[in-house]
Amino acid sequence: MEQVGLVKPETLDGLIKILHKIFENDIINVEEVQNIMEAYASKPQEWMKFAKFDQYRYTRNLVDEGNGKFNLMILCWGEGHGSSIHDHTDSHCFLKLLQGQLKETLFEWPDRKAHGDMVQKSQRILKENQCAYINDSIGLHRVENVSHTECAVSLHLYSPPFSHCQTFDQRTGHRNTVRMTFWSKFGERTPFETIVSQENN
Ligand SMILES: N[C@@H](CS(=O)O)C(=O)O
Ligand SMILES: [Fe+2]
Repeated sequence: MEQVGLVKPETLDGLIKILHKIFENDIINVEEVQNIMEAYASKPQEWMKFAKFDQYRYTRNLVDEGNGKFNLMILCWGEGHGSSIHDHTDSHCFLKLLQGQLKETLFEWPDRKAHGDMVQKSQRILKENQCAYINDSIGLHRVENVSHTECAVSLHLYSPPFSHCQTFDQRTGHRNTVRMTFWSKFGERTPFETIVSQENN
């Protein structure tokens, strides 16, 4: 497949421009997107305006709507913050570390009839500038900032965009559908009225 993006993005804006170009095509080369996102060397001054933290849980901050093809967002993880175990609603999920580290634990999909502990497949530490990838055929994951002293910031690309996902109880495998909300959009705090629930974190 032809790759538009073998150039190294020099800035976050440059990366976004390249992503727009790549996603004009309906067929996505996962490795190409992963390589491009990894090639961007994180510079805090470029993403600082999107990085808004909450004391209690990780926040999701919308950066770009990708012409309807993808959502690009910055997630801010305080010390000890983590997600539930969840799926990605049949979308591609790219996750790049902009600052700090995150632990990703991969799980198998639970059998709808089984009731025991969920099966853990693997675990890894994602380091600054690394870009991970997951989709529902790979499995489910939990992402955590296990540090007690450092916060973490990550850049996520979801394609196609989605607003709901399923969360899973590690002990029973039981699932719930939850709505995912934005703490801010384009650098502006989301008005309080529109926040109904934020249950994945
Ligand atoms: N997929 C999660 C974040 S993750 O790092 O698992 C979300 O979009 O909130
Ligand atoms: Fe996720």
